[in-house]
Amino acid sequence: MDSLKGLLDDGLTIAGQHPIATLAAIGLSLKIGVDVVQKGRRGRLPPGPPSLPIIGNVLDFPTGLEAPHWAKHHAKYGPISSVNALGQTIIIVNDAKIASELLEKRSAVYSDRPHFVFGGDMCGFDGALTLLQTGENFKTTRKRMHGYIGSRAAVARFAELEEIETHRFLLHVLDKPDDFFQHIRTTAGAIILKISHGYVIKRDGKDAFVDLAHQVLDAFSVSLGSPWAVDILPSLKYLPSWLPGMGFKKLAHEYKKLSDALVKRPQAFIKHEMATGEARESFALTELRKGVKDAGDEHSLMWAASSLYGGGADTTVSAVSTFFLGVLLHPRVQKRAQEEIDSVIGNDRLPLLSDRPNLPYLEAVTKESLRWNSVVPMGVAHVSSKDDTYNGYFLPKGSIVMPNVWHMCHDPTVYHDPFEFKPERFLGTEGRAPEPDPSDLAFGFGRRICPGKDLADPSLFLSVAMTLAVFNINKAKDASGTEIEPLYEYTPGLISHPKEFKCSITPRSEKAVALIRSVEIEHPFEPSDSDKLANLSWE
Ligand code: HEM
Repeated sequence: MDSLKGLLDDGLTIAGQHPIATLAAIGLSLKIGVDVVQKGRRGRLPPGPPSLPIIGNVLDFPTGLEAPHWAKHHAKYGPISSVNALGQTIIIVNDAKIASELLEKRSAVYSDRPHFVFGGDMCGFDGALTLLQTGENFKTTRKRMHGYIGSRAAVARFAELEEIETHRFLLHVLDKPDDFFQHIRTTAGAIILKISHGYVIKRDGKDAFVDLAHQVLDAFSVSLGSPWAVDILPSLKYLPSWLPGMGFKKLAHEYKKLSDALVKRPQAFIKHEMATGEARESFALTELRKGVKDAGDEHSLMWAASSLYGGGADTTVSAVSTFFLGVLLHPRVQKRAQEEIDSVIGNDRLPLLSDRPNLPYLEAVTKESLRWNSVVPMGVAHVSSKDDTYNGYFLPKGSIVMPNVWHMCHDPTVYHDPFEFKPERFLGTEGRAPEPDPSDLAFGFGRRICPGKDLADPSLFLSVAMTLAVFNINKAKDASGTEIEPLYEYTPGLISHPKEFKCSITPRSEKAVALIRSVEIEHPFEPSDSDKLANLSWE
């Protein structure tokens, strides 16, 4: 693992740009030595590779894709294994049943998160729900989100917003097909910012909040993607900045400005909108109207709203991109899906969410897009808050538990031909029973399960159904007319994306073009809120 090696080599600053998802999200809150010393006394840890004194298994960590690396433990050590990094026990779970036993059935024990000195305390990301440790703030934040987006009934009121924004996505693709990755991101941003803060993004040129969120996600990934020396020796943060090796303090200062902006700029926006009577319905507005106890409570609430944006901005984007790659590489899937649309919906209108029960093959394509590549391949690390035992193994308090969702979704004993994009697997054909719904794994587990699940799932379905209703997706051709073979490669890190690939996206017919363009008349773009931000003071 590059950055931990870097840590050992050069001490104080580890510009760990390499987002090691294994530690990522996860991030290690390292405690030197303790578990290694105590393991013998307290019981047998799950099996794993032999470890070196002090550094443990640091040298066994992957430098590339994390999930396939940890999946090898399944064959070598069984479905639950363990490693340690500088004394921190890390449990790797390569089996869906065990993940459910520990992270769901025993979620009272396995729902905490690691503590990050650099990314959390110093850079200010400790307010993000993904990093919140269990306690009152965590409970209140989850409860607030649950009330607003935590069930199918609650999110039903966003169906129209998701349908309109996905229709607008088609328009963007029609006008600039080569920029489809960008359009996927814009669409996710438009939906989530409207829901979280009632904010309308700018379509022509850069939007201030979308841009800010990208900068923040980068900073988040650098500050949490790999451990920093100060995570191991927290007292380093008290040394004066002028000492050599204190560069991390300057970086933390810059990132703190970004994390502040992520929370305070939208807060200033919504306060302004409330004062002028223009505030749109949103999560932040609804919760502010219910009343906050004090400034601290308001700050937590604004973090909750920004966590929605942070959690929703990149994840759905990955799943929709995987769908494009899946059908590009499997033309027969595209053909069969289009036949279903043509026979059930016809070509006078676009499929809507209400059509979902009548479109079983498209439903299966949606599931397969979540399974074929896992958006969050190693899940987000859970931390245990008590000593525990499982199947004769001792799992010490403070263990980091990493569910290898990617492996569970490619387990050949559960999913036949797991590397094929085969939606039929969910329909129970060829004499087989339908295979399990991957959303039970893809959105995480127990008390930490993704709070945006019920928003993301219909969004993905609409992207699948509306895109295939009006477009053909084919391999792009180079200047000599030869087809360009798309890459089937994914990025490492907490959130895994297909590496950008080219494809040719063309409307299926003139009628399809008219259908796409109808959104310009039926739902013309609203004026953006972006320009209002320039005059708002927030610092
Ligand atoms: C395809 C889309 C998505 C996938 C695959 C996904 C997956 C996940 C996963 C695996 C986790 C970690 C769960 C755990 O720790 O066990 C998570 C957490 C989270 N997700 Fe999502 N997510 C998606 C979309 C969204 C959306 C649209 C939102 C916002 C509306 C969102 C907001 C969050 C937040 C705030 C957390 C942190 C929860 C906590 O730590 O308690 N996600 N997501």
